[in-house]
Amino acid sequence: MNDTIQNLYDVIESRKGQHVENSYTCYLFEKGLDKILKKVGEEASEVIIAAKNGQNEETVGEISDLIYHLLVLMAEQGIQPADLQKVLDARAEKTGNLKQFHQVDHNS
Ligand SMILES: N=c1c2ncn([C@@H]3O[C@H](COP(=O)(O)OP(=O)(O)OP(=O)(O)O)[C@@H](O)[C@H]3O)c2ncn1[C@@H]1O[C@H](COP(=O)(O)O)[C@@H](O)[C@H]1O
Repeated sequence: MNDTIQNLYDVIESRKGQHVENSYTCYLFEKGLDKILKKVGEEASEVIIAAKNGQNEETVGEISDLIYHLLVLMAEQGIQPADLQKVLDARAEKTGNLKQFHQVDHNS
Protein backbone atom coordinates (compact mmCIF):
# COMPACT_ATOMS: atom_id res chain seq x y z
CA MET A 1 0.00 0.00 0.00
CA ASN A 2 1.14 3.54 -0.76
CA ASP A 3 3.47 4.97 1.96
CA THR A 4 1.34 8.06 2.56
CA ILE A 5 -1.75 5.97 3.25
CA GLN A 6 0.17 3.48 5.39
CA ASN A 7 1.87 6.26 7.41
CA LEU A 8 -1.42 8.06 8.02
CA TYR A 9 -3.06 4.77 9.02
CA ASP A 10 -0.22 4.05 11.46
CA VAL A 11 -0.62 7.46 13.13
CA ILE A 12 -4.40 7.00 13.30
CA GLU A 13 -4.03 3.51 14.80
CA SER A 14 -1.56 4.82 17.39
CA ARG A 15 -4.29 7.24 18.58
CA LYS A 16 -6.61 4.35 19.54
CA GLY A 17 -7.22 4.25 23.29
CA GLN A 18 -5.12 7.40 23.79
CA HIS A 19 -6.12 10.87 24.84
CA VAL A 20 -3.91 13.29 22.91
CA GLU A 21 -4.61 17.00 23.37
CA ASN A 22 -6.23 18.60 20.27
CA SER A 23 -6.27 15.30 18.38
CA TYR A 24 -9.35 15.07 16.16
CA THR A 25 -8.61 11.35 15.69
CA CYS A 26 -8.75 10.75 19.45
CA TYR A 27 -12.00 12.71 19.54
CA LEU A 28 -13.48 10.41 16.85
CA PHE A 29 -12.35 7.22 18.64
CA GLU A 30 -13.76 8.57 21.91
CA LYS A 31 -17.11 9.31 20.23
CA GLY A 32 -17.20 5.83 18.70
CA LEU A 33 -18.41 3.96 15.63
CA ASP A 34 -21.68 5.85 15.01
CA LYS A 35 -19.85 9.20 14.92
CA ILE A 36 -17.17 7.81 12.58
CA LEU A 37 -19.84 6.38 10.26
CA LYS A 38 -21.70 9.72 10.27
CA LYS A 39 -18.49 11.50 9.25
CA VAL A 40 -17.85 8.98 6.44
CA GLY A 41 -21.36 9.66 5.13
CA GLU A 42 -20.93 13.44 5.37
CA GLU A 43 -17.54 13.43 3.69
CA ALA A 44 -18.81 11.17 0.88
CA SER A 45 -21.65 13.64 0.26
CA GLU A 46 -19.16 16.52 0.18
CA VAL A 47 -17.09 14.66 -2.45
CA ILE A 48 -20.23 14.31 -4.59
CA ILE A 49 -21.14 18.00 -4.27
CA ALA A 50 -17.60 19.21 -5.04
CA ALA A 51 -17.33 16.89 -8.06
CA LYS A 52 -20.74 17.99 -9.39
CA ASN A 53 -19.52 21.59 -9.11
CA GLY A 54 -16.48 20.64 -11.20
CA GLN A 55 -14.07 22.19 -8.72
CA ASN A 56 -11.09 19.86 -8.74
CA GLU A 57 -9.15 21.55 -5.95
CA GLU A 58 -12.15 21.31 -3.64
CA THR A 59 -12.88 17.75 -4.79
CA VAL A 60 -9.31 16.66 -3.98
CA GLY A 61 -9.66 18.20 -0.50
CA GLU A 62 -12.96 16.40 0.09
CA ILE A 63 -11.55 13.08 -1.20
CA SER A 64 -8.65 13.52 1.26
CA ASP A 65 -11.14 14.09 4.10
CA LEU A 66 -13.08 10.99 3.02
CA ILE A 67 -9.96 8.83 2.85
CA TYR A 68 -8.86 10.04 6.29
CA HIS A 69 -12.26 9.15 7.78
CA LEU A 70 -12.29 5.77 6.01
CA LEU A 71 -8.87 5.04 7.54
CA VAL A 72 -10.26 5.96 10.98
CA LEU A 73 -13.15 3.55 10.31
CA MET A 74 -10.73 0.83 9.23
CA ALA A 75 -8.61 1.27 12.36
CA GLU A 76 -11.74 1.21 14.53
CA GLN A 77 -12.76 -2.10 12.90
CA GLY A 78 -9.27 -3.63 12.95
CA ILE A 79 -8.93 -3.58 9.15
CA GLN A 80 -5.38 -3.04 7.85
CA PRO A 81 -4.37 -1.28 4.60
CA ALA A 82 -2.80 -4.63 3.63
CA ASP A 83 -6.30 -6.17 3.70
CA LEU A 84 -7.38 -3.68 1.01
CA GLN A 85 -4.22 -4.27 -0.96
CA LYS A 86 -4.87 -8.00 -1.00
CA VAL A 87 -8.40 -7.55 -2.37
CA LEU A 88 -7.41 -4.94 -4.98
CA ASP A 89 -4.36 -6.92 -6.11
CA ALA A 90 -6.42 -10.11 -6.41
CA ARG A 91 -8.93 -8.25 -8.60
CA ALA A 92 -6.17 -6.76 -10.74
CA GLU A 93 -4.51 -10.16 -11.08
CA LYS A 94 -7.81 -11.71 -12.15
CA THR A 95 -8.10 -9.18 -14.98
CA GLY A 96 -4.41 -9.51 -15.90
CA ASN A 97 -3.63 -5.94 -14.86
CA LEU A 98 -1.44 -6.61 -11.86
CA LYS A 99 1.29 -8.23 -13.99
CA GLN A 100 1.06 -5.47 -16.59
CA PHE A 101 1.29 -2.77 -13.91
CA HIS A 102 4.31 -4.39 -12.25
CA GLN A 103 6.07 -4.74 -15.62
CA VAL A 104 5.57 -1.06 -16.46
CA ASP A 105 6.54 -0.03 -12.94
CA HIS A 106 9.64 -2.21 -12.98
CA ASN A 107 10.97 -0.90 -16.28
CA SER A 108 10.28 2.79 -15.58
N1 LIG B 1 -5.55 13.74 7.71
C1 LIG B 1 -6.16 14.19 8.70
C2 LIG B 1 -7.43 14.81 8.57
N2 LIG B 1 -8.21 15.05 7.49
C3 LIG B 1 -9.29 15.66 7.96
N3 LIG B 1 -9.23 15.82 9.31
C4 LIG B 1 -10.17 16.50 10.20
O1 LIG B 1 -11.47 16.14 9.84
C5 LIG B 1 -12.35 17.19 10.24
C6 LIG B 1 -13.36 17.33 9.12
O2 LIG B 1 -13.90 18.58 9.15
P1 LIG B 1 -15.44 18.83 9.42
O3 LIG B 1 -15.65 20.30 9.28
O4 LIG B 1 -16.25 17.89 8.58
O5 LIG B 1 -15.63 18.36 10.92
P2 LIG B 1 -15.60 19.24 12.25
O6 LIG B 1 -16.67 20.24 12.19
O7 LIG B 1 -14.20 19.74 12.52
O8 LIG B 1 -15.91 18.11 13.32
P3 LIG B 1 -17.30 17.44 13.73
O9 LIG B 1 -17.86 18.27 14.83
O10 LIG B 1 -18.18 17.35 12.52
O11 LIG B 1 -16.90 16.09 14.21
C7 LIG B 1 -11.49 18.45 10.48
O12 LIG B 1 -11.49 18.75 11.87
C8 LIG B 1 -10.12 18.01 10.01
O13 LIG B 1 -9.07 18.55 10.82
C9 LIG B 1 -8.09 15.29 9.72
N4 LIG B 1 -7.56 15.16 10.98
C10 LIG B 1 -6.35 14.58 11.09
N5 LIG B 1 -5.64 14.10 9.99
C11 LIG B 1 -4.32 13.48 10.19
O14 LIG B 1 -4.41 12.48 11.18
C12 LIG B 1 -3.18 12.35 11.88
C13 LIG B 1 -3.47 12.41 13.37
O15 LIG B 1 -3.88 13.72 13.70
P4 LIG B 1 -4.64 14.08 15.08
O16 LIG B 1 -6.07 13.83 14.83
O17 LIG B 1 -4.35 15.53 15.26
O18 LIG B 1 -4.12 13.20 16.13
C14 LIG B 1 -2.29 13.53 11.41
O19 LIG B 1 -1.40 12.98 10.47
C15 LIG B 1 -3.27 14.47 10.74
O20 LIG B 1 -2.68 15.20 9.69
